[in-house]
Parts: sequence; structure tokens; C-alpha cells
Amino acid sequence: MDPMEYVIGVDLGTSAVKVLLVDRNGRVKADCSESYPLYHDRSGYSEQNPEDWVGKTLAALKKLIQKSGVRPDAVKGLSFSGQMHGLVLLDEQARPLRRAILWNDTRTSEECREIEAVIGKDSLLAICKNRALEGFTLPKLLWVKKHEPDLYKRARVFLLPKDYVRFRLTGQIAMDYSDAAGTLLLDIAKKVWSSDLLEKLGLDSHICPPLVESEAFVGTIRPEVAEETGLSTTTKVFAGGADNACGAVGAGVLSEGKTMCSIGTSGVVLSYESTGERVFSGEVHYFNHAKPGAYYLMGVTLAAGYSLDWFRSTFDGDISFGELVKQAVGVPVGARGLLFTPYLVGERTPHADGDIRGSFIGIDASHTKWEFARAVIEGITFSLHESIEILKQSGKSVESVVSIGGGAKSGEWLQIQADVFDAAVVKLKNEQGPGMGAAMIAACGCGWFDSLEECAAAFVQVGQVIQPRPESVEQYRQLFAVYRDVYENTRALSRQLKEFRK
Ligand SMILES: Nc1ncnc2c1ncn2[C@@H]1O[C@H](COP(=O)(O)OP(=O)(O)O)[C@@H](O)[C@H]1O
Ligand SMILES: O=C(CO)[C@@H](O)[C@H](O)COP(=O)(O)O
Repeated sequence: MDPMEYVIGVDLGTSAVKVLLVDRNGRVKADCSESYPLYHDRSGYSEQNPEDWVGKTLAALKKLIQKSGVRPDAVKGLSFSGQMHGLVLLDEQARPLRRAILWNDTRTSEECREIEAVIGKDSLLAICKNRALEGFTLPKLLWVKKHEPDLYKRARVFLLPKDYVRFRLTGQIAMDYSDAAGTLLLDIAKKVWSSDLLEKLGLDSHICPPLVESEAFVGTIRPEVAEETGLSTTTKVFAGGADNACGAVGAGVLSEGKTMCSIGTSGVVLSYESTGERVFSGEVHYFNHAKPGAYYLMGVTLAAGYSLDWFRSTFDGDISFGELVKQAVGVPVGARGLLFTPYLVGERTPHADGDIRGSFIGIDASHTKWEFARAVIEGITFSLHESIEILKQSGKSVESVVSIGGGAKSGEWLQIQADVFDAAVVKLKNEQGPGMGAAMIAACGCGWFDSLEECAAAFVQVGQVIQPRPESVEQYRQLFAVYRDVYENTRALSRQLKEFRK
């Protein structure tokens, strides 16, 4: 075995692109991150410029190669993890026709109702295993078709965010099943684009890209890209997967009974599922895994880390996240009677509602900034717990949860997760999130391992296990019951305020 060989995992996140250089033993030799802006031109809108992704990915790769000092031809493979669902529309020359419309953009409620009316909720569930939700790609396609018809007529193909960046690196157009699952156009069990859906919704099938497995070899690095980044034209590029599928790979969620909680911009609770044949009524997402033939169930809190980010930048831009969490846990469990619901941009699980907005309930004259901060952290965690409860009701056992993402950086928040979930929370040694999953896909693509499980056995190591504290578990059990009531009690109020948000 040559220890001087590497793979690169590229994680195209919502706030930034993160690139990781990983050796054959799963050790991170170097990493780099570059951020890009998010555009919220109107309430509910969330867009990014695909050229920003490309420019920043190339810049991050260049820094990675320079910083690590590795020989370019020692980088044997590269693969991707990407924010899901974002619509990238390309014209005949494969140029983006507009900014990408992202997963957390909720402008498409009308299109969701239209999909349900034309296809029927039950047929949609039978084919796609998921409900029509604002964040998914299909409603975004229909929105562009309706509101920007001239532009839509010029559309040749649609891609998801990381697929576009991969295309720019290799010149090859492709989409993997794990990301295609989040478009609401894929027949999840059969792994083909649904001709039935395309036809009934008046969409041309040519708009859908070719489908591949996550480990599929897609191409090599184009000479211009090699020149700009310092990468080699011999580096093999593998398709990669949706960020949550890659997060699951990187967390070793590759067999029944394994659960992951990821707190990034969004928050996700994900549980492995071995079959694509189960019947659910769409309370949780049901997607193809990056592991061939496997699936996962997932609940999504739209504004998880984003809620804390919003709180920090609005009320105390100078404090670090770590310090903010430390100060917040100086306040007792329950933030002295203050509750927060994290519906800053609408919600997905368990309330598929683009109009709901967040609230602080129980503000008292004695509350300080830190009670508010604690309430925000607890509210995000309660929201994730709602997904855990649904997974349990579906028959999953959730005795331990591997926690990843920015939220897992703080030991205090990990303890809150353990107490709210009433489960052991596992923190990985050297946790790298979805970027490590992408690197593992590249490692398997290169033939270093026969399977992702074999790769996980070598790469994924438990760092710490945080046990729930019985007294806090009981306090949170009571508070969670109150939290759950807030949605129904604020739904109509949120609707009435909608016109003032414009
Ligand atoms: N040290 C920390 N302690 C607690 N939370 C943190 C910390 N650092 C980041 N976060 C949270 O994680 C979020 C970013 O997570 P990350 O996984 O980097 O996001 P994404 O992949 O969506 O770009 C931040 O918005 C913040 O809420
Ligand atoms: O919409 C979803 C999952 O369905 C999100 O999880 C996105 O995939 C973006 O993730 P982050 O940038 O928060 O990691």
C-alpha cells in the first residue's frame, strides 16, 4: 500500500465549499474552505450564483494543493457532496440561465399544490416516496416555467448544485441517484426518471440529466482546471452524493439501526433504511442512499444552525458560536420559561409549511440575551427531536445518534442533544461532515476498498459518547410537550402576518 496517495472530498455547502485532502488511512492531510453569498431578494427567496460555487471551489482546491505540498498526481480521486435540491438550469451551451434556486427557498407553495392536484398525493407517494415540498427541485422547475417562460424555453438540462461544479471540472453532465431522489422526479424504487410525472406536468424528458451511482467514474480533471488549481489531469472524478447521504457515509450510517443528526445551516435527523419498498405517508423524506441499493429516512429542520447564526448576527455579531453556546448553558434547562420555534424560513418536518414563522414564547422582564440564546439552541434541538419521534413511530430504534456538522463542534450542545433525544450522542474523532463521505466515495471509486462499509471501518472512529442526564431528560420531556403546541397555536397568526413580510 502506498501511503502517499490521496483523495479529495469537496463539500459544496450552503454557506461555503469545504475541501478535504485525505490519505489512504482516512487521515486529513489538509483542508480549506471558501464562502460565498446567499441572496434573499424577497421573503421566501433563497438563491446563489453557480459561478460563485465554481470560482470558490477552484480557489479552495488551489489553496489545498499549495498548502499540502502534495504532488498533483498523488491525488488519485475526487468526489463531491452537495447541498440538495437547488435548481441549476443550463442553456444549449451549458451556461446557467439564472441564479440557482436553493433548497431553503419557499416561493413554490402554489406549484406544490399544482403537482398534488395533477399527479394525486397517493400516486406521488407511490412513485417518489415523498410529498410535494417547496424545497424540492420539481416545484422550482414549474415555477420557472410559469414565471419565466422565455427563459424556461431556452433550458436544455437541469442540474443540482454539486453536479454543475462537477460538470465544470470534468465537462461531463451527470446526476447521482442520492441527489436525484430530492428532485421529486425520480422513481425512487426503480431508480429512473418518472416519465409519468414528466408527461403529466408537461416537462420534456430531455431536461433530465443521465443518472449514475455515487461511486461512478464520471471523468478526469479538464486541462484548464488542472492549470488553474494545480490538480492533475489524471485525477479521477467520481459522481458523489447529496450532502446528507455523504454525511451519513462519513458518519458510518451504513446499516439498519444507525441514526445521524446533522446541524449545519439546516438540521437533519437521518436513519438508514435497507429497502425502497416501505410505504410512508411522507412525514419524513425517503431517499436513495449513496451506498448502492440502500435508502434512508430523514426529517429536516430548515433553519437549524441558521437560527443560531441569525441570532448571533442580529444580536451579537462579535461573539463566536462556541462562546455563545457556553454563555447560553449558564442559564438553566428551559431558559427560565422561554421557548423558541426555529421556523425562520418556514418549515419541513414535521410541519410542511412554507408560511409558518418562528416565535419566542414566554418572554419575561428578567430574561437576558443568554436566555434567548439558550431558547434558540433548545428550540432547534426540539425541532430535530420531532423528527426522531417520527422515526421511532415508523419502527426505528434510536438509542444512539451520531452527531455531525457545525452544531457538533460544541460539547455543550452535544449534551443538550443527548438530553432532549434521551439517547447516547456519539461524537466522531476528527469529524469532517459530508466532505469525508465524499472522500470515502472517491476512495471506493479508486478501488482502495471493496465497499463503503470496509472504508468506514478504516476511516470512521468514535471519539466520545455523551450520555443523557436523567434529570434534564425529564425536564425536556415536559418542555417538549409545550414546544409541540406552539406550531398549531401560531399557525394562523403567521398567516395573518404574511402580507406584512413582503
Ligand atoms: N463552535 C460551534 N458551536 C456550536 N455551533 C456551531 C459552532 N460552529 C458552528 N456552529 C453552528 O453550525 C452552523 C454551520 O454549520 P456547517 O456544518 O458549517 O454549515 P453548512 O454545511 O450548512 O454550510 C452555524 O450556523 C452554527 O449554527
Ligand atoms: O434540503 C436539505 C435536505 O433535504 C438540506 O439539508 C440541504 O441539503 C442543505 O444542507 P446544509 O447546507 O445545511 O448542509
